Amino acid sequence: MRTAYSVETVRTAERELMARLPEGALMQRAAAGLAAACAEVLGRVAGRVYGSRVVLLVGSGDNGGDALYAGARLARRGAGVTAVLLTPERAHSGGLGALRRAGGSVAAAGAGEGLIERADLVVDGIVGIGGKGGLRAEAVPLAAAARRSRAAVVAVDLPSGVDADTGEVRGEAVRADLTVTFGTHKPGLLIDPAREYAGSVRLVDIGLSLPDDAAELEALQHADVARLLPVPGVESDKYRRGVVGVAAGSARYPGAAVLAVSGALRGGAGAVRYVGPAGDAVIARFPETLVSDLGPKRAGRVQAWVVGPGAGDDAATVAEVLAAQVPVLIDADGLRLADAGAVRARTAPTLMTPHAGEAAALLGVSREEVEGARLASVRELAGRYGAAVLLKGSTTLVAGPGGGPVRVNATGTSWLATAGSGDVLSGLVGSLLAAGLSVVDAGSAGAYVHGLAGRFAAEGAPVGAHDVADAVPGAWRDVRGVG
Ligand SMILES: NC(=O)C1=CN([C@@H]2O[C@H](COP(=O)(O)OP(=O)(O)OC[C@H]3O[C@@H](n4cnc5c(N)ncnc54)[C@H](OP(=O)(O)O)[C@@H]3O)[C@@H](O)[C@H]2O)[C@@H](O)CC1
Ligand SMILES: Nc1ncnc2c1ncn2[C@@H]1O[C@H](COP(=O)(O)OP(=O)(O)O)[C@@H](O)[C@H]1O
Ligand SMILES: [K+]
Repeated sequence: MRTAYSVETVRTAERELMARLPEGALMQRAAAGLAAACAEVLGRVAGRVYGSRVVLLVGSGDNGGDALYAGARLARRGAGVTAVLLTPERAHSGGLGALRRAGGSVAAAGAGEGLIERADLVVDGIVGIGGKGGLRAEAVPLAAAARRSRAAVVAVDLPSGVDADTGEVRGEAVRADLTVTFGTHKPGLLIDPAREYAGSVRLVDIGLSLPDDAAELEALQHADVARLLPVPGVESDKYRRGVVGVAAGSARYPGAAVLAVSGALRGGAGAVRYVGPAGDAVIARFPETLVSDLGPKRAGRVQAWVVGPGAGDDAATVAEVLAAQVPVLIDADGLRLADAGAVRARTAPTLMTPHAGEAAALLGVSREEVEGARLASVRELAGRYGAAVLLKGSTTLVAGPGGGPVRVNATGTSWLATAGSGDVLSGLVGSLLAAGLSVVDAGSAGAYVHGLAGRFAAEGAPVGAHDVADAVPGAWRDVRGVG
């Protein structure tokens, strides 16, 4: 499991560790890791460290100190290192001394942009976890020059200008190719839009110990998902594996039913029961489906329901499903049709799976506001509805009903932005619920497998949602390390 911690928790752990270490030891650990990463990058972009051109962008805090000490290490290896100081009178004095002693130099005011244009590597030490708001005016032209330049950009701890705790980007921020972060991931490195500014992320261990129960974010990895995915045992039968009910589709959108069932059949439940007006289309494509036209209440036993994909205006079916005493996943039209009071009153678990537009409608804000503040939005929705919420998109977030760490998934690909791929996800996750996973586990493991299936299906080319469903077994095998 990869975890991310808030700035406040990092600061507390940092204080405890610093009290036990000689002064400056933590910064030296950070700088050593940073310099090693920079040397690797220089090896790729300039062929070697010796003789390469490195520009340090140095702010007034310890983030700039890290950059200066790392610059000193690179200068000792023969790189030409120049520091551009944003507030010269407040630059880290120890770091500045080390850089000078190693043969590095400080640029004259105003020379920064020209230096960046000719650099092989720009090290962004403008601001780290002490930052508030977007970049300040004096740093904006430097960030813009770094973006224009052919130089590689390595961010120190965080790309300057992004919010460490939320992943929000207000105003300008540095765009990095690589971010070298210290002690732990910060939430902003894992959530868009900030994640996109970070490039690839390397974690440097500086000895911080962080409490397991205080993580803000958790990102499942292959091994975590492998442990969660249900696997039938010798004693299993289709009912013990769980039956998932899918109440989806309408005369206008029969395809949504077919796609939700396609996901459900690949999600680990032993059987899929379908109720709704698209039974013929479902059976034609998936003859193994148990089709009923009696409505959810009389369709037979299920261990979890999926309701809403392509449901049109069928509010009665949504209400009937919400009255069931089993886990319910509400997606698409179901989110609009569900009575908020009925959702809150449920005693069995509920998982809502909006995309940003649907989340915005539920919250009464714009889509852009949700996309800009994904973490706050998913938490707000989970709190309002007393339900788990899976917010879809480039980084999918899953918040539980009672707070706790939010799960983040980044296995997806933008090729998944294709009509119906969300229907496949709802069926897949519903099936995991029927197999007995909790709402947060089902949502996050389902998003992980679905994202991977999207990658496998697309391999760099456009795909339809049915291709994603077809790729789910391959993703599942990949996660379990079989086949
Ligand atoms: N945690 C750890 O374990 C370790 C942490 N380490 C390192 O320390 C870093 C944290 O250092 P930090 O606390 O000195 O804060 P930092 O990020 O340099 O920024 C503060 C300065 O920036 C300024 N400023 C603020 N907002 C701004 C903006 N939007 N745009 C521009 N400037 C802005 C602000 O100015 P002021 O508001 O005071 O005028 C203030 O002077 C951390 O990220 C990591 O790199 C490692 O060395 C070792 C282990
Ligand atoms: N840019 C993106 N990067 C990664 N995944 C994405 C991106 N855009 C959408 N997705 C994923 O594709 C799926 C789309 O779901 P949704 O918006 O509900 O589509 P539909 O309603 O057409 O089925 C979700 O799983 C979402 O997380
Ligand atoms: K930075």
